[in-house]
Amino acid sequence: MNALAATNRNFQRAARILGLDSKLERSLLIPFREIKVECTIPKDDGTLVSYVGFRIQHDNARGPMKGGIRYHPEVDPDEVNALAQLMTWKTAVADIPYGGAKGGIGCNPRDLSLSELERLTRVFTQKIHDLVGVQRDVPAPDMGTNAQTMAWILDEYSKFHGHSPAVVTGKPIVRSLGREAATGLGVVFATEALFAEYGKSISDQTFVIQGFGNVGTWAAKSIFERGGKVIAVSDISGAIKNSNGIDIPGLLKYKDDVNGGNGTLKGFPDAEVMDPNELLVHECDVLIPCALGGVLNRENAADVKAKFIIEAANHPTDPEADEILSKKGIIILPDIYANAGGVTVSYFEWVQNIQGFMWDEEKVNHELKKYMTRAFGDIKAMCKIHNCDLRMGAFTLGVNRVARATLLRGWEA
Ligand SMILES: NC(=O)C1=CN([C@@H]2O[C@H](COP(=O)(O)OP(=O)(O)OC[C@H]3O[C@@H](n4cnc5c(N)ncnc54)[C@H](O)[C@@H]3O)[C@@H](O)[C@H]2O)C=CC1
Ligand SMILES: O=C(O)CCC(=O)C(=O)O
Repeated sequence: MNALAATNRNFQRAARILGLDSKLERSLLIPFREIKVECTIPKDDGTLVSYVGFRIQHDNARGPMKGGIRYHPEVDPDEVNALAQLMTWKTAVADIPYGGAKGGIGCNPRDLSLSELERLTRVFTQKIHDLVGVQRDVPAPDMGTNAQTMAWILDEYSKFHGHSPAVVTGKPIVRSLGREAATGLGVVFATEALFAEYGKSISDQTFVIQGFGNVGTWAAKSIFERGGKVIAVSDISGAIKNSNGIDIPGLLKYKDDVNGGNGTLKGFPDAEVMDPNELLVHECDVLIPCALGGVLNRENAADVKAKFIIEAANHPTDPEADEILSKKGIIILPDIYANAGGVTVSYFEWVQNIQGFMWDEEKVNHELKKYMTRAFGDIKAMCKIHNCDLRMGAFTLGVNRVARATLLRGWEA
C-alpha cells in the first residue's frame, strides 16, 4: 500500500472512532498547500542537472507548520504528502504549538559532492523562501539531510529576510544543543515509558535496529549506555549481527573513521555479516526500524519475532502488516509518538532562537523526557476511552487536538 493511502487509512479510522463530521474530516485530510519546484544546478564538472523539490504544508490550525526535508531518490509527492500529514498528528500528540509539513528533493545525496549539495540546497531555498518562515513553516533535517543542510538554508533564507535563526531547526551544535541526538534519545524515552507498563527495562532486552543514520545511531548509543544489547543492525551497505551484543561505541568509531564520518557499517570486524532481509525477522525482544517507510508489510509481517516494535522511522508498518502483527500480540509503539523527540527538541530550539537565549543540554534532555512521558500518558488515556491499540490511541489524540483547534478558529473566510 502506498504511503499516502496507508496514512489516510489510519487517519480515517481515527476520524471514525472520534465520530468526526465528514466535512471536517475532508478538510483535515486535504493539505493546506503543495509546493513543487524545479531545482537546476551546475555539477562540479560544469554540466547542468535538474531535480524536483517539494514542500507540502499540511495543516496550521495549531501553529506554524513544521517538519523535515528529505533528500532521497524515492521522494515523490505522495510520500511527502503522507509525511506532512504525519507531522500534523505528531506535533499534536507531542502537544507542541505547531502544524505539519514535510519537504524533499528526489536525489541521491551520496552521489553529490558537498559543494553540489550546497548549491542544490540554496536553489531549493531560493524557490521556497517566501512560503516558509519563523511563524509560517519551519523546516528541519530528515533522511539524507543534516545540520549542515540546515545551516545553508538559514544562510540563504537570511539573504532575503535578514538573519532569521528560528526559520530552521536542527542547526549545527553551536546553535542547537541536543537536537542531533533528540530523535534517537526520544525513541529510548518512549520505549522506557512503554516498558514501565510491562515491568521491563532496556537493560534486560535485546534490540535489532534497521538504519544506522542520525536516528539509528543515537538510539543504539542510548540503548547501549543503558545496558541494552543491540544484537543486529543494518544500513544501506548491509547488515551485521552479534548475539553477544554489538560494541556500539566501537561501531560508531569505525563508521566515523571510514570516509570522514560518512562511512557505513560494512566491514566492521567484531560482527558477522547477515542478510538484510533477515534482519527484520531476526529473533529479538525489540525491533526498531530507523530507515524507510513500508518495510514491515504483508510479505514479512507473519515472520516477525520481536515482542515490541518501536517505530523510529516514519510509517515503517503498512496497515496490512499492522493487522498481522497485532494478531500475533506484538506491541507497536507508533511513529507519531515514538519518533516525536526530534520535533519536540526542534520546538525547544525554535523557542530559544526566538528568545535569543540558550538552554544547556541537561535542560533540553530533561524537558524532552518530560514531554515524551506526558505524551505516553495522554495516548494511554485515549486507548482507555476508545478501547483501542496504541496506534489508534496516538491518532485519536492527535486528530482530536487538531480538529478542536480547527473548530475553535472557525470556518469563516
Ligand atoms: N532525523 C530526524 O530527526 C527524524 C527522522 N525520522 C525518521 O527516521 C528515519 C531515519 O531518518 P534519519 O536517521 O534522519 O536518516 P539518515 O539519512 O541520517 O539515516 C538513514 C539510515 O538508513 C539507512 N538506510 C537507507 N536505506 C536502507 C535500507 N534499505 N535498509 C537499511 N538501512 C537503510 C542509511 O544507510 C542510513 O544509515 C526516517 O524514516 C525519518 O523520516 C523521524 C523523526 C525525526
Ligand atoms: O524536527 C522537525 O521539525 C521535524 C522532524 C521530522 O521531520 C519528523 O519528525 O519526521
